[in-house]
Parts: sequence; C-alpha cells; structure tokens
Amino acid sequence: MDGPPAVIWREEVERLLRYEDLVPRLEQALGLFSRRDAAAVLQPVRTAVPLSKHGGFFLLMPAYMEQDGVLCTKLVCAYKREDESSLPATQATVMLLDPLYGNVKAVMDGEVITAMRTAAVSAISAKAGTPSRVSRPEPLRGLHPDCIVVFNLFNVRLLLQVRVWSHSKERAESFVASLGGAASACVLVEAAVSGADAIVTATRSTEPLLLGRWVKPGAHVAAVGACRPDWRELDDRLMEEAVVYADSREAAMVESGDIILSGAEVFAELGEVLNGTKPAHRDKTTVFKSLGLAVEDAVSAKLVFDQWEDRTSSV
Ligand SMILES: NC(=O)C1=CN([C@@H]2O[C@H](COP(=O)(O)OP(=O)(O)OC[C@H]3O[C@@H](n4cnc5c(N)ncnc54)[C@H](O)[C@@H]3O)[C@@H](O)[C@H]2O)C=CC1
Ligand SMILES: O=C(O)C1=NCCCC1
Repeated sequence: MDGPPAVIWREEVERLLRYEDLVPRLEQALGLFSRRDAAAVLQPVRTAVPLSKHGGFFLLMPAYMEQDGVLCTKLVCAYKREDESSLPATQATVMLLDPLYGNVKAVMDGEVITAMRTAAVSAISAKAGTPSRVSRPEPLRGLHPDCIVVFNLFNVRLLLQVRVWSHSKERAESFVASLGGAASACVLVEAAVSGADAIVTATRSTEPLLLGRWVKPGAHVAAVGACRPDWRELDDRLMEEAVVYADSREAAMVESGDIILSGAEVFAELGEVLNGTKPAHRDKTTVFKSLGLAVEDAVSAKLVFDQWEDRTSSV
C-alpha cells in the first residue's frame, strides 16, 4: 500500500482487536521469540530513556518478524506520578511499516493494544503456571466480558473468587464495580492474596508490596509492574522461593528490579514453556515476570491492520 499511513485510533482498535484472535497469535509470538532464530524474529532489548524529572520513562520497542512480514515499533511512556492529570499513566503509539520499502503503513493507538496484550500474556502465564486443580470444566459467568473471553479460551479456569487491592480504596471499589459484582475489594494486600491460586500485581509501586509469606505454596504470580531496574513489587523471599519465569531473559536482567535486586535466577522464558523445551512447574510457587515484548505489539498491530484493511476494502 502506498500513500499516507492509515491512522487507526482507540475506538477502532477496541472494535477490531479480539482476545480470541489475539491469544493464539501471542502464544505463537512468545514461542518464536524464545527460539532465538534470527531468521524469524529480530527484537533487540528495548531502548529505555528515563524521564527522572517527571517520574517516568520512555521506551522504544522495535521488532521485525520476517516470516510474518511484520516490521513494527511502539513508543510508550509510563509514569509513576500521582497528579491531577486526566491522561493515563501508560501512553503508547504503534507504527507498522512495510519491511520491503520502509514506508509507514499505519499509525495506531497503542494503549488498547498494550492493555489487551499484557492481560492476555498474564492469562497465558497463568494457564501454564497454575496448579492443575484450578482447572474446572464449567464456564465462567458474571464477570467482566474481557475476563470471560480470556479465561473461557482456556477451556476453562473457573475463578471462584476475585479479590482486589489498591492503595486507593476508591479505585479498588470502582474496579470491583466494573467486574459486575463477582469480586470484592480488600483493605489489606495480605487479605487480597491469602490462599489465592493466582495473583496479578500491576502497580506503579517501587517497593515490594507482595510478600512471600502471604503467598500460598503452589500459587502463580503474574508480576506486571516494576519494569525498571530499581522498582520492586515482590519481596526477596517470594523471588527466592518461587520458580521464576520471564517473557525475555535479556530484558529481565536489565529491566526488572525484582530479578536484579533479589539476585533470583530466571528458570525459563514463557515461550520456552510454550515450545515444550522447559517445564511449567505447576505445583510449585511460580512467578512470571512480565516486562512486555515488542513482538506482542507487532502481532497485535498486524491483527488490527489486517482487520482494518478488510473492512475498508469491503466498504
Ligand atoms: N509488563 C507489561 O507488559 C506492562 C507493564 N506495565 C506496568 O504496569 C504497571 C501498571 O500500569 P497501568 O495499569 O498503565 O498504570 P495505572 O496507573 O493505570 O495503574 C497503576 C496502579 O498502581 C497504583 N500505585 C501507584 N503507586 C503505588 C504504590 N506505591 N503502591 C501500590 N500501588 C501503587 C495506582 O494507584 C494505580 O491504581 C506500571 O508499572 C506499568 O509500567 C504497563 C504496561 C505493560
Ligand atoms: O508496553 C510495554 O511493554 C510496557 N512495558 C513496561 C511499562 C510500560 C509499558
């Protein structure tokens, strides 16, 4: 396609990107990435520019997937600040290029892509890492539609109880309300996580807030925040006791405060588990350190663009 790039903004990305298309593409991309086959995927560790004065950082995330014909980069800024701005703490834009000529084919909103692919990868890690006894044959009901879709895709993990903690009580309550009543807000982190089979941390905390002594042996933790080398969400005890997985070993060694500062070893990448080259220790306590991979954005952007082209050509 020549001419100016397509501009595909938030509402359209929300309409075009569906978990049922996204999850299998992400599983494939994570597996391909972990093969380290340069003919299939080129994804350097992303460039990070600290914005210390503003309590944030900027990331440039390029990826080239030769077999899929995808050349892509995401620009993303994430902030720790708690001010009055109505702008989101994580803002992103994705550019899709034609690998043959280098022209930009599309510029699209990256916030929906970032939110959906990150949630989907946490769910993929939970599918691999939660104990087999958590699997149930009944469909999940009464929860937010996105959660139903992702969990039902896994045929099926029934969440008996969802507990939410936030350091802002109002935010915890409003999130619970958005889930349609099948969850409860907790005042203490300990109350939210005690006895849980699966835990997700997605905060802007720079200090450990999830302590190993609260985590049930055999639980799975998807740790999404703390993507800077001096930021933490998990304490040393949890990092020492758990089998630690990451999306990228190289990125974990330079970006994850929980891994660098605890000295924990990354046992495997999630892609290696999906490829069957490393085991998922489902009955041990597992931590999946999610940092976010450019290939996740690349396959998401390709899905959005392909759907956008289909719709545009049929009008
Ligand atoms: N692994 C990945 O692929 C991705 C990771 N992230 C990271 O995930 C985290 C959440 O991102 P968003 O949902 O966009 O941010 P958000 O601002 O929407 O949510 C972050 C939550 O953390 C809370 N928070 C702030 N300081 C805290 C503290 N000291 N202790 C406990 N809670 C605190 C805030 O009140 C807010 O509810 C960030 O650290 C972000 O950098 C974001 C996108 C992708
Ligand atoms: O999009 C990603 O990947 C991000 N990773 C770390 C925090 C900001 C967004």
